[in-house]
Order: sequence, then structure tokens, then C-alpha cells
Amino acid sequence: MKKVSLLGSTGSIGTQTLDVIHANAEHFSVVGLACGTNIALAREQITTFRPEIVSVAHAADAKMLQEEFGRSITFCHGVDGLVEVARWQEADVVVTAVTGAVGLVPTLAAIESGKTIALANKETLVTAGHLVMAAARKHNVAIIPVDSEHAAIFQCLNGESRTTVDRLILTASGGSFRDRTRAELAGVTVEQALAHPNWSMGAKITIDSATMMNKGLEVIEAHWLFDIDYDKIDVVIHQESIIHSMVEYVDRNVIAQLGTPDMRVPIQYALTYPDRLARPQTERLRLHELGTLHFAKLDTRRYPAMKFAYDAGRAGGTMPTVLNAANEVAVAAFLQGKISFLQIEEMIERALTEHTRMDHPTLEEIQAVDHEVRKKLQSVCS
Ligand SMILES: NC(=O)C1=CN([C@@H]2O[C@H](COP(=O)(O)OP(=O)(O)OC[C@H]3O[C@@H](n4cnc5c(N)ncnc54)[C@H](OP(=O)(O)O)[C@@H]3O)[C@@H](O)[C@H]2O)C=CC1
Ligand SMILES: CC(=O)[C@@H](O)[C@H](O)COP(=O)(O)O
Ligand SMILES: [Mn+2]
Repeated sequence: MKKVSLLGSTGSIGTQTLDVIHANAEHFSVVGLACGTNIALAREQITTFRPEIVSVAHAADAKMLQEEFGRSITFCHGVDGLVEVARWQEADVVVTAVTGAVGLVPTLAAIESGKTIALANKETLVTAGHLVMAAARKHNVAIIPVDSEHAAIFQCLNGESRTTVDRLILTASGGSFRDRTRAELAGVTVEQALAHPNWSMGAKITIDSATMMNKGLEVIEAHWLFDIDYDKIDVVIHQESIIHSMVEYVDRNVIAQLGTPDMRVPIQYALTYPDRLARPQTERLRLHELGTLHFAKLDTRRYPAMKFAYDAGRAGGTMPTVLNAANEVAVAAFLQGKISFLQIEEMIERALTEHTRMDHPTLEEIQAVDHEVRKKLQSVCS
């Protein structure tokens, strides 16, 4: 029986993780849950899964739930609460499924406590990949990718030495505006941007997918997870999201991982790794029904966010921290109707241009840069 702490339990990945756990109750139990403000759903999850510790965003909600559920469950709140759930003694595996760089400190806490990490929260690796991977090496902790592309690459690599890898090829759906020109992006609405063609996901990642920043963040995520140089990471547009990613080896063998687009598949694999469990709940892939799969070259003039991400990743130091923080603020501002879709890119580009890179930043330096970028951009948006 693996005991799971789940950060971001009320979100898209969080609820699908609980689906997987519920369907495999003889293999997994939930010892910790952490979420933000969706208290109604948190209440249902607590009732169903009876965790030992729960964290929510606000103190008042934690107090209310403590009174409702009594002292047999520990309730806490805020970032400290996320950290408590992440390092809860009983947990074997921590699923990191909060959105954004708020996941960094809890992820480091889980690693320092020796927990296996099932990592969905890509922003953590983007903002401080060098710290996270160094901590994982130091504490001999496995980071198992949940993100579909990285779960695919992880399986295609199958433990093979990275010296035989010529290229990682990440697939990108093209997002909600794949078939629009740049000129047609002026004036697009939040509702249109949130209509992802293949995946039902949280709002932030769905907007990232529409700007292609999601793939940019994933390139940086792949760099850290698989210790591969940026020159060896390519992206191809594949509108069906059936091939989740590929590895090309030096001998020109290309291994791809395919499957119907259902995040419960990589979530389950991250939880069962190195074993596999049957998953009859997910539709079988029927290629003859699909008929054709499409591939197209990604044009960075159409998707400048890709260039920002490659440039920030290659520059290293605090540049990816700036990229991520600026993107988080810009996407939130777009979702709140404060800026237009195309202004997301403008804000990120300006933040990157105005920043002077710091090399080998410490956690405190990363937090300071993250804070500074957010403060500056939030004042522009309000
Ligand atoms: N959705 C997907 O299919 C995929 C997602 N990912 C990655 O997984 C992560 C989660 O994505 P997704 O599930 O879509 O996001 P959602 O927005 O659906 O869910 C986010 C979760 O994080 C919680 N949360 C957000 N901020 C805080 C905070 N400050 N403190 C505590 N909890 C917080 C939310 O709580 P509440 O709602 O209660 O406020 C919610 O439970 C992201 O990093 C994303 O990039 C990667 C691949 C695929
Ligand atoms: C399901 C998943 O892993 C998402 O990150 C997905 O990849 C988003 O799709 P695109 O970014 O390719 O549109
Ligand atoms: Mn992905």
C-alpha cells in the first residue's frame, strides 16, 4: 500500500489523481490533502478519503474544517500548510499538482523528507530546476513525471543512458488558437482561449497552451528532468495529442509513446512506477478510427513564447524564474480581463528584457526575483 500526499487536490490533476486512487484502493491510500479555496470540494474529499492532514489556503477555513471534522485530522493553512502536507511522516509519495511557483518550497520539503515525487507542477522545475534536481540527487529521491510529454519521454528512455539520446521530441497540440494567424489573435476572448481542443485542464495551463508557453515551460522541465541540453530538445506540432512525445537515439531509432489523451494514465503510471496496473477505465487507442495523425513545424514567429522559453532556459540563472513569474502574472491578468491575449507575451518579453541575470541563484535569491517581478508587473496590470 503506497501512502500519498496530494498537493492541489481540488484541481484538474488533483481530482484525477483521486480518481486513480479511488479505482485502486487496494494499492493506494491518501494521507495528506492540500488545496486552496475550494472548501466545498475539499470537504467531500476529506469525507471520502479520510486523510490524516489537510491544508487549505486560509486560516479561517482551516479552523472551520477542524471544528467540523474534529481532532483526528490535522488542519493547517498557507504555504506552511503545504509544506506540512508535503513532509507528512506517513507519506511515501507526494503528488505535486498545485499551479505555479508556490509549489517550489513544498516540493523541496518533500524531497528533503525523502518522499518520492510525482511531479505535475512544472513551474517548480522552471523556476528553480537546479535546486530541485540537486536536492533530489542529494536525498536520493526519484522524481517521476506526471506531465504527459515527460511521462512519455520517461517511458521511451526506459532507463537508457542519456549519452545515446540524440533528441527529445516534445509534441504540442497547438492549443485553442492553433488554426489562427497572429493577426487573428487580437481581441480573442478568455472563453475562446480556455477551449482546449484535446485536454480538459486548469485555466492557467490552458492559457499557457494557447500561447505555447506551456510547451516552453515543458522544454525547460525536460532539460532538468532528463539532463539534456536545449539543443537536443525539439518541439513538433501534433494536433491530435495521441503521440505524447518521442526520443530519437543516436542510431536514428525513434521511440514514441502513444495513448488516448487521458491524464489519469500518466498519473497512474507515476504512482505505480516501476510497476503497471490495469486501467480499463481509459478508452483503448483505436488508430484505425483516427485514421490520420498530423505533424507540423512550429514557427516561433507565430509562437514567440517558445523563443522566450528557449532563450531563458539557455541563459539559465534567474532568467527562467523571471519567465515563469512574468507568465503567471500575465496569465492571471488575462483571465481577470485586465490585459489582452497578445499582451501576455508583451509583459513576459518586457520582464525578461528588464532583468539582469544572476547566476547560480540560491532559493532566497530566486524567491526575491520572483517576488520583485510579480510586484512590478502586478502594479502595471492593476
Ligand atoms: N491539468 C492537466 O491536465 C495538467 C496539468 N499540469 C500541471 O499540473 C499543475 C496543476 O494543474 P491543474 O490541475 O490543471 O490546475 P488547477 O488550476 O485545476 O488546480 C490547481 C490546484 O492547486 C491549488 N492551489 C493553487 N494555488 C494554491 C495555493 N497558493 N495554495 C494551495 N493550493 C493552491 C488549487 O486549489 P483551489 O482550487 O482549492 O483553490 C487546485 O487544487 C500545473 O503546474 C500544471 O501545469 C501538467 C500536465 C497536465
Ligand atoms: C496534458 C498535458 O500534459 C498538457 O501539458 C498538454 O500537453 C497541453 O497540451 P499542449 O500544450 O500540447 O496544447
Ligand atoms: Mn504537458
